[in-house]
Amino acid sequence: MEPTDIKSQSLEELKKTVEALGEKPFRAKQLYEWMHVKLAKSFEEMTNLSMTFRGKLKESCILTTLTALDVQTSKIDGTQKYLFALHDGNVVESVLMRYKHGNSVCISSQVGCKMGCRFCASTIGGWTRNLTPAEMLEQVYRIQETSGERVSNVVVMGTGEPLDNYDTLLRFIHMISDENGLHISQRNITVSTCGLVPKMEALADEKLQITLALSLHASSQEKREALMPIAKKYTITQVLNACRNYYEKTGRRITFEYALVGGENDSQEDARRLAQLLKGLNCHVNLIPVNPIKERSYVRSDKKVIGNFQNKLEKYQINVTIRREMGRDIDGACGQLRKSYIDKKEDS
Ligand SMILES: C[S@@+](CC[C@H](N)C(=O)[O-])C[C@H]1O[C@@H](n2cnc3c(N)ncnc32)[C@H](O)[C@@H]1O
Ligand code: SF4
Repeated sequence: MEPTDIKSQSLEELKKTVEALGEKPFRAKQLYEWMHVKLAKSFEEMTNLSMTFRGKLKESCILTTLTALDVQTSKIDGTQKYLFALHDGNVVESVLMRYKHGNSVCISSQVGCKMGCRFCASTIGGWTRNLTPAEMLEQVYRIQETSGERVSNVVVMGTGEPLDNYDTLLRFIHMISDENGLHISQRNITVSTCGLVPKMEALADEKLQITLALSLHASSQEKREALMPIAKKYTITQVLNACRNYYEKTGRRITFEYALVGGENDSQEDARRLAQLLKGLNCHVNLIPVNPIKERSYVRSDKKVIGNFQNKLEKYQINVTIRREMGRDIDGACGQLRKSYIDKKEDS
């Protein structure tokens, strides 16, 4: 029989597991607290549980724990990039960003990605597998434990398309915001998607208080298709309608991510078209100077072009900021730390 992945279980499910092992249901609360508040890495640490119970847990359950293989710390702003090993030899990366308002952790949702966006390092080796809820939680837990600092915000913006791992994502959101766990407010959780329309609609019906970020990156259907293959499946009109629907159902302002790629999507005409597209939508635009990756020839827009793009949007009363670059000295684009680890492994 497959061992039970208890760190992915809700408290209610854990009660049933505990009962099936012949223990009183209240033990589930203690076990849950060890895993999700005290962030225990082994059953041995759980000293208020009997040795017999711990023995039974060890025999029939797994306690998913990620191990940091590498941690890089920025000398500029203290940002840390973590490379974590999973139990099957795969690796994922996560980032800790320190802001005045608190610590934010960016986590991965999949090993690799199927979506094939042209500028993204995460998709170059394709998709390997989905992460489990425990593996998503553990990225936050280990970073909180290693840094010794409370994590107040979570962004699901690392490797992978979170809405392509939908049930796991939902479970993750419920568990990380659970008052019996780390209790991170849903308002402090952001999920970024390339635009899987049916899943965006399903998410709107969940009526969560999280922020939805849409990776838009283009101001026309044609340009979006050139950068993001998913745009062929769901058009820019469909994606924007799904955003409107999300706002109407949840009251949560949408964030649009727009990676500025020199000469591709950064003209004044692009900015004007983008403003037209977003007219009337309660939203915020995050301009991200693209992080060049060696496999592609895309380059970053000039500083001046970026400034002009921002000004144009502001002229149309669009809320816009240029994303502050965190950890510039510790390697660029998301997915690159994992990629360089895999490349090195293949070479050796
Ligand atoms: C890595 S994705 C993960 C979440 C989700 N799959 C998505 O596309 O929104 C997070 C964000 O990083 C952006 N991104 C990916 N590669 C980038 C690069 N080389 N430079 C700047 N932004 C990049 C994506 O477009 C997306 O907005
Ligand atoms: S940008 Fe997001 S959806 Fe696109 S390939 Fe990268 S991780 Fe996947």
